[in-house]
Amino acid sequence: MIAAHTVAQVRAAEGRVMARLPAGLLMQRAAAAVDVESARILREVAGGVVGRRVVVLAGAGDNGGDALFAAARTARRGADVLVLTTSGRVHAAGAAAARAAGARVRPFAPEDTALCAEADLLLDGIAGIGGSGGLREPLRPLPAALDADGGPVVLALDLPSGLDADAGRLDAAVLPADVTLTFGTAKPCHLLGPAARTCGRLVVVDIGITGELPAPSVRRLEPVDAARAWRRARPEDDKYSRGVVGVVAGGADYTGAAVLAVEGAVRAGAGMVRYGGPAHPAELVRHVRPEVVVGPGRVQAWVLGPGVAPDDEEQGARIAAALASGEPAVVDAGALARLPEGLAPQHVLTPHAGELARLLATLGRDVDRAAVEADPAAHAHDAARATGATVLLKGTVTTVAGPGGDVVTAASATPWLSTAGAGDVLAGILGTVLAGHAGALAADPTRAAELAAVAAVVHGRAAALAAAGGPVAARDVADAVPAALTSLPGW
Ligand SMILES: NC(=O)C1=CN([C@@H]2O[C@H](COP(=O)(O)OP(=O)(O)OC[C@H]3O[C@@H](n4cnc5c(N)ncnc54)[C@H](OP(=O)(O)O)[C@@H]3O)[C@@H](O)[C@H]2O)[C@H](O)CC1
Ligand SMILES: [K+]
Repeated sequence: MIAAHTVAQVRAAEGRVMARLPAGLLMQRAAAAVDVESARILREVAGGVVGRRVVVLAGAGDNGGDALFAAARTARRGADVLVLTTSGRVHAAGAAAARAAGARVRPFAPEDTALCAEADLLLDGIAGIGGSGGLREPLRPLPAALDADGGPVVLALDLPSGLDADAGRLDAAVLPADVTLTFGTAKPCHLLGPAARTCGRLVVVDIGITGELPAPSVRRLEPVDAARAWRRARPEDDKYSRGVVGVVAGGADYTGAAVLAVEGAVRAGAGMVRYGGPAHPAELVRHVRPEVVVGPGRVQAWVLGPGVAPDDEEQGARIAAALASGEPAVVDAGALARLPEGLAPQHVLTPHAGELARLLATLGRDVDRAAVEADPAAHAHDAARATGATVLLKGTVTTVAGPGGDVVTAASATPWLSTAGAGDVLAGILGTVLAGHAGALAADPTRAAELAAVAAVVHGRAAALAAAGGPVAARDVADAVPAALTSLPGW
């Protein structure tokens, strides 16, 4: 798991640690890590450090201070270091150290854009957690100038300048990084879409504040976490203790969604799957999966809504009864259009951006799909708070928001996964995960957020296996779930 903390959480932790340590020590730890990574990158892309061209952009605050002390260390290794200050204000001790080590230090001028583009390595120390409002002039044209092939490796200090550390929004000019070294803990911008896309490879540097940090605001679940959380079959298990998943999906018009949701649940290892729906597609489901039981009975978690038409009263009644039972449920597609009052965290809504925009509109918000895509976490959160349910928003980064404020993300393994039916398979996998953890969810329904992200990680991994770098069909994703599970590190 990668944990991210807000600026306020970081500053509070940093304050407590700094009070016990000599002044400037945390900055030296940050600068040392930047120097080590810089040297590694220079060896990799330029074959060495001595004489290699390093341009350092140093802003007004301590992010600039980190950059200046790193510049001093890298200059002492023999690199050709030019520091361009991007504000009238500069960290005085850092600038003195850089000069003493042989780096040139002068203000950035618009024509320096070309020098930046020709460097082997560009350090971005313009702004960190104190930054706001995007890149300022005269730096705004810089990202476009660096975009060409053969430009420098961009190493962001703490975060790509221009991002708001606490948010996933990307609505202002940002200097995208190839590598981001972040200090103490990740920040929400590193994990939340679309901002996360500008961070490149993320490295969290331990500067000694971890012990003072509270529970993270945002977490990214990794494959190893999914392995740990997945409920394994035990020798004493029977099909009921493994978890029974009730699937209410499909209808006369959308038979495939029923099959795919059932496939997802079966392949993820449900003890038993019960299907609720009309005779057609029930026969089809039974034909594809003879192990499925058709008709009512006890279940531990529901999958509700894939392929259910808005005017399907028969399926609508099944969905309403399932939600009223209070059992954990995946609320997808057709079920999202008929949400009752009184949802709770064990109800996991699984919209894509367009569905979430429609849902928020019914709650009186003035949002469209583009607004949701521009800030997925904020909108998922808004919907979770307003409905009381957990919200899993599908996208390149899957964002899960609990009504209590926790956010868990899962990075998608392949963009090929945005294909028809893939969401039905995810709903089925998640149903099995919820059913397998029904006991834990009864004790603490807020666990649903993490479990939803577990399902997203496995779904993404199954897609990557099935696709093998190319296109993938939804049914193949379901078929690849067992292999995806056994391939998880730590399985
Ligand atoms: N957290 C830790 O434990 C440690 C953090 N370190 C580093 O310190 C920065 C945070 O430093 P801080 O001085 O608080 O803030 P910044 O450097 O991020 O920003 C300072 C000033 O920069 C100006 N600013 C704001 N936004 C922008 C922008 N978009 N473009 C350019 N400049 C911007 C603003 O000043 P103005 O007077 O110009 O308005 C800010 O006040 C943290 O990120 C780490 O890198 C420590 O070194 C290690 C411990
Ligand atoms: K930065």
